[in-house]
Amino acid sequence: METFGERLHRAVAERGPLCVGIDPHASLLARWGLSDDIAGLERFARTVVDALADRVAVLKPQSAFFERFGSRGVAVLESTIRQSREAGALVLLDVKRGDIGSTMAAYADAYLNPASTLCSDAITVSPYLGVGSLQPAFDLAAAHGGGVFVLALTSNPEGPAVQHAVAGGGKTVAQTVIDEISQVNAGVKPLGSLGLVVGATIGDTGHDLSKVNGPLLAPGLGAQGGTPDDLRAVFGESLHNVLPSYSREVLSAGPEIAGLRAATDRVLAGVRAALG
Ligand SMILES: O=c1ccn([C@@H]2O[C@H](COP(=O)(O)O)[C@@H](O)[C@H]2O)c(=O)[nH]1
Repeated sequence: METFGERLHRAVAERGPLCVGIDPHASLLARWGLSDDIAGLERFARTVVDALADRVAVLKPQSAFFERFGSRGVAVLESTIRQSREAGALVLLDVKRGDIGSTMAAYADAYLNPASTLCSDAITVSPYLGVGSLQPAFDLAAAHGGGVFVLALTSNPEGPAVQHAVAGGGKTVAQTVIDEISQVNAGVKPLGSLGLVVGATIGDTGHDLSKVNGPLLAPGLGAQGGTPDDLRAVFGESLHNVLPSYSREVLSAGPEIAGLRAATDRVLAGVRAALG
């Protein structure tokens, strides 16, 4: 069985280093001339999948915008995940779960067990109950060739108050998370299956990402103000493992498929130039 790290490495080699988020904000539904209801949600998500799932390496549905519509929204999320994967994109479900281990095991079952209708190639998780509490997700991901992206240095301005705090041992909370994930990925080729989320907006924080040996998801580009030129300051020598992620910057170019594709080509060219 191919690991997530292997599958991602191949997808990026074939399609380029880009993740596009599927974030059906109410404002985007309005901008696309769609109603803020289940029909609008379904149309929006289907259009993005039709436009991009056969060409971008990773699609990242943001679960919140689907959950907003209750069980019918979750049904649309299920079909979005399935259609995206069928068309060849890897699906990173941005769901940011995190809980005590026994509950985490149930979340892992929901999102990383192939028997689940929400099963994705990878998910985002929050480490604030301790990285060890995420072990059930790491285990299930490893068993089925899935991936897990752990929040480390998030793109929002509120993040540093928690993430830069110095923990026991004199390291920051973020560096503790980074180091624990680095240990699991150590020596794996071509890339470990545990990733980190590190915002493109954070600048040079002095955190050491050099030993992560896993994918570094970089949200915060475009609508949050981050640019490809910011990536070098944030990631330094780890640029080769960065997976830049755009949502609104691309989505606001819809609803025409040609517009979405042109915006994707534009941001991909920009990040390719920056990543070298
Ligand atoms: O640190 C983080 C972690 C996750 N996100 C998510 O990424 C997208 C960003 O959307 P844009 O429209 O490109 O700003 C969104 O789903 C966030 O929840 C993040 O922004 N920062």
